[in-house]
Amino acid sequence: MSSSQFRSGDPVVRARNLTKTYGDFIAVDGIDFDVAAGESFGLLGPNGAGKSTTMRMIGGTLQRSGGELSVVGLDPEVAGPEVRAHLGVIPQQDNLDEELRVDENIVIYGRYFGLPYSYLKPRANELLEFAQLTDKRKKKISELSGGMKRRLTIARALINEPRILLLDEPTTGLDPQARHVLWDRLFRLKEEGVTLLVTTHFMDEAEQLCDRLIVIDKGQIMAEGSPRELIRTYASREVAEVRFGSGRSQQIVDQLEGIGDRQEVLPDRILIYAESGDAALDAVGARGLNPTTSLVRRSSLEDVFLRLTGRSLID
Ligand SMILES: Nc1ncnc2c1ncn2[C@@H]1O[C@H](COP(=O)(O)OP(=O)(O)OP(=O)(O)O)[C@@H](O)[C@H]1O
Repeated sequence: MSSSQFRSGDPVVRARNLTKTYGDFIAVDGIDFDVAAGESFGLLGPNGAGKSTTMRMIGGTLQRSGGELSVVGLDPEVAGPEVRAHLGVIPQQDNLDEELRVDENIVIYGRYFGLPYSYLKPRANELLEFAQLTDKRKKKISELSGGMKRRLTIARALINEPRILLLDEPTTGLDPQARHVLWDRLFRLKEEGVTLLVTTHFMDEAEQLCDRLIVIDKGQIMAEGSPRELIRTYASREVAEVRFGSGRSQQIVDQLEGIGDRQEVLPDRILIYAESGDAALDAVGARGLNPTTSLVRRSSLEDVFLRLTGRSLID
């Protein structure tokens, strides 16, 4: 299919039985998904789940071993340059040119796309403004914080006005404030109609950023839906977390039986899933049990992942 046959409303990314093997090892195990134009789509899974591998196949920098993949109606392996013209790629590690100043990083990158200086100079200024780096324009890369480097990497990837951004673990290594600034910039792009594909192992990032996501583990899709749908399907509304210190025993686990909808016994605490966490704690107290610590919180995508795999997202 050529891009001229690509119709709006068609998925901008379409994967069918997408597979990547390294020798006998299956990194991506026959996954299917569609990403709609303007959507913010997430790949949520722990380290090694196959997220980056999937992104690199979409970006056309890694050959697939099997299945079908189309990006804006084109096969990235057949029409690499045409596909890449639609994409802004933000890799897991910033790969800024340390030899160049902040503004030069954007302009020189634009030259790779054959864009003229008359376009690049004003566009670089716009992008520096967008990335809140105008006052850092003449700084060396080594003088930027981690959050600033990430914003510059994103600004640089926007030079050719891509309609799709591939973001691999965009906020790993950033402090909470820097993450929020970055999320804010990504929301703005989404408002402008840019399609976002985001890999993350942070459940709060997936909840904040993604309209829809796939939960991946060991190269396979475990579940698909909006964060709210997934939480509704796989967890109850609230969770009571109780800790019993070093004295916890099977006897305590047995005594808790039947409280809430479901329970997860973790090495350091017991999670009680219930419509009301406070009511669950009352029930614990009514059975004569006194946890060392307890808290009630809303269920999250971390709970969804735990339910689906029996493991935590972050090991
Ligand atoms: N070139 C390679 N040769 C062999 N195995 C590889 C290669 N690249 C990746 N893998 C393996 O494929 C699996 C998926 O890796 P991938 O980088 O896609 O995971 P991920 O979900 O992105 O996790 P992370 O966030 O840690 O990068 C891992 O087990 C990884 O060790």
